[in-house]
Amino acid sequence: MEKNNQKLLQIDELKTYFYTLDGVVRAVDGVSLAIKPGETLGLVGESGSGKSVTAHSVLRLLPPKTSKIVQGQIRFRRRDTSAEIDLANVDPHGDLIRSIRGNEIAMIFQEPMTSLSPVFTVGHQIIEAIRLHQGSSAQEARQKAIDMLQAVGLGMADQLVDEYPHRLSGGQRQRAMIAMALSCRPSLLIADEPTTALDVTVQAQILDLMNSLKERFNMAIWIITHNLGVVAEMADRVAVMYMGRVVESGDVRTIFHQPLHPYTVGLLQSIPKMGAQIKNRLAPIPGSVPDPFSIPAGCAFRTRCPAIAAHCQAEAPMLEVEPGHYVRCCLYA
Ligand SMILES: Nc1ncnc2c1ncn2[C@@H]1O[C@H](COP(=O)(O)OP(=O)(O)OP(=O)(O)O)[C@@H](O)[C@H]1O
Repeated sequence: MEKNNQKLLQIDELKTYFYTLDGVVRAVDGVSLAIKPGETLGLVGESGSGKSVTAHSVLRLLPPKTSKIVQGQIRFRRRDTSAEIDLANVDPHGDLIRSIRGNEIAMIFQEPMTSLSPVFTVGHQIIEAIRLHQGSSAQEARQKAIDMLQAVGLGMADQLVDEYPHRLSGGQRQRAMIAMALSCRPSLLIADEPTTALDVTVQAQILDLMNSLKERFNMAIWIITHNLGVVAEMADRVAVMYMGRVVESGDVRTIFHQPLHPYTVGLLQSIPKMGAQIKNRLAPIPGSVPDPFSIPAGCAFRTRCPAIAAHCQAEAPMLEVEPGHYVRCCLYA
């Protein structure tokens, strides 16, 4: 993979496994990806491909007793000092990760109530985050919280600051969660299916909001989704994941217009197209995702691949087929 000191986050050959009663789940099995300051990376793939576990590995949010980062590096550049640290090697309960999580790297989720507590006002929660990480006085933190609620497009922010989350609509709650996430000015926002639960109009508003906040606060966004429409709307670069690995990555135009991996091609063919005949509209990828306890040897996609060949039984390396366009497929090896 490309090596460059200017990366904000660089994950190299990360392996994160779960140890269950039924066996080992190799949820993340050699993932490499990088995010530059200020860019948006879209990470796509079917359910169970390991997208969320990759993000949770970065923030060290995994269950300590049943999971382990068994290999790899997660290098992150600190906001104030530009020093690089390896998050794969920090104490998951220590002060260092706490000073990064929710501060330099913030995360938003599909369901806002994952981060908003129902028992405190919206303002109280944002103020606490600001005071914890920035050491502001109560008065300053309250004003910053109001400013942030305004910045995410919530009207009457000075009243809303004292409301409980259940008094807000779904779209307002999503905005409040974004306000909380951005209140400490993170250099990286991880958004895990941030709009999946919202109706299409609100979804578009939230994506627009994230795009404008990214410019305003000069942060990078890592958006995790199975919705390629969201990726087309948001991402500068795209990484496609299948069974715990990145199988293709490149800039968004290349991935949409010249996909190389048969899995990426299949994902793109499964998006409804405007104006296409109904009967030709959707071409779902045949077969189903393999059982996580029995991932095929060699290329994990070979059991579903239309281009299957004998040499797919061997593992394909990740190759840079043109500058910045990487693919892990025997067809190109
Ligand atoms: N706590 C856990 N214990 C055991 N296995 C887990 C745990 N969390 C996730 N997994 C497994 O890890 C694999 C990757 O899951 P992950 O949630 O990262 O997928 P995903 O690509 O984010 O999917 P989705 O889009 O559905 O969220 C799956 O096989 C999942 O069952």
